[in-house]
Amino acid sequence: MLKSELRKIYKQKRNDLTFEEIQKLQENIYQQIYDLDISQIKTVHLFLTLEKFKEIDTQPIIDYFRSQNKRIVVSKSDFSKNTLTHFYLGKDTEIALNKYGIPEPKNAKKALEKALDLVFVPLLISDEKHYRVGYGKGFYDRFLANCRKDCKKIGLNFFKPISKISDINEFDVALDDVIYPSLLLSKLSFPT
Ligand SMILES: Nc1nc2c(c(=O)[nH]1)N(C=O)[C@@H](CNc1ccc(C(=O)N[C@@H](CCC(=O)O)C(=O)O)cc1)CN2
Ligand SMILES: Nc1ncnc2c1ncn2[C@@H]1O[C@H](COP(=O)(O)OP(=O)(O)OP(=O)(O)O)[C@@H](O)[C@H]1O
Repeated sequence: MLKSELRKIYKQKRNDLTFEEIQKLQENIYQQIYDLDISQIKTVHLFLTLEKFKEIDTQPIIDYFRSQNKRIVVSKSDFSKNTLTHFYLGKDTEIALNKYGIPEPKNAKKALEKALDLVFVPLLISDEKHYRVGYGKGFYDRFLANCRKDCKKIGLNFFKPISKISDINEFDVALDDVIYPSLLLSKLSFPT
């Protein structure tokens, strides 16, 4: 299927998730992250949750990496060039929402892409080769192209990868892996 079709379908699928479903799916994803071997990781990049699109809450992941004494990097978006600039997230870094509702750091120290050992990547859907579809502005393709070759790029998603995204182009960067819940929504049972 085409990126444009997939974008529409998976925006809708995510929007249809209930709060309780998201809680369960998130817990499963967090557990998989806590099981990663991060002994070689010093600096990790995370996206800050865009709540209006029901993205995974990355705060528990940030807290976890901080508790493991890792340096956290987050970005600011430039929507005129569709590029990201990066900043160390300190304990005292102030966060404010930009006009698209994306939380962004204020008054923080700049970070270089080459300093990143691990990047968690937001996405709508991925395929079996770990290519991804995002919101369609190419922010992450531009960003990931500047990361080191040995920087691990891991996608996070509530949905299982599809077999193939048909219109992959030369700018698309394949991820190293995608973490998605290892449980089926239909098998979820909720306490009454
Ligand atoms: N948390 C988070 N941060 C991120 C991303 C992401 O996927 N998640 N992005 C990943 O690349 C970039 C932001 N990409 C975005 C692209 C479009 C819209 C958005 O609000 N689109 C409107 C239409 C806006 C317009 O085109 O004028 C919409 O879809 O309704 C938001 C973020 C960089 N930061
Ligand atoms: N490194 C780059 N240089 C120039 N153009 C690029 C680059 N990377 C991506 N693009 C262009 O950006 C546009 C959006 O790309 P694409 O549809 O793959 O976005 P996406 O991965 O879904 O979105 P995002 O990365 O913002 O979540 C495409 O027209 C693509 O050709």
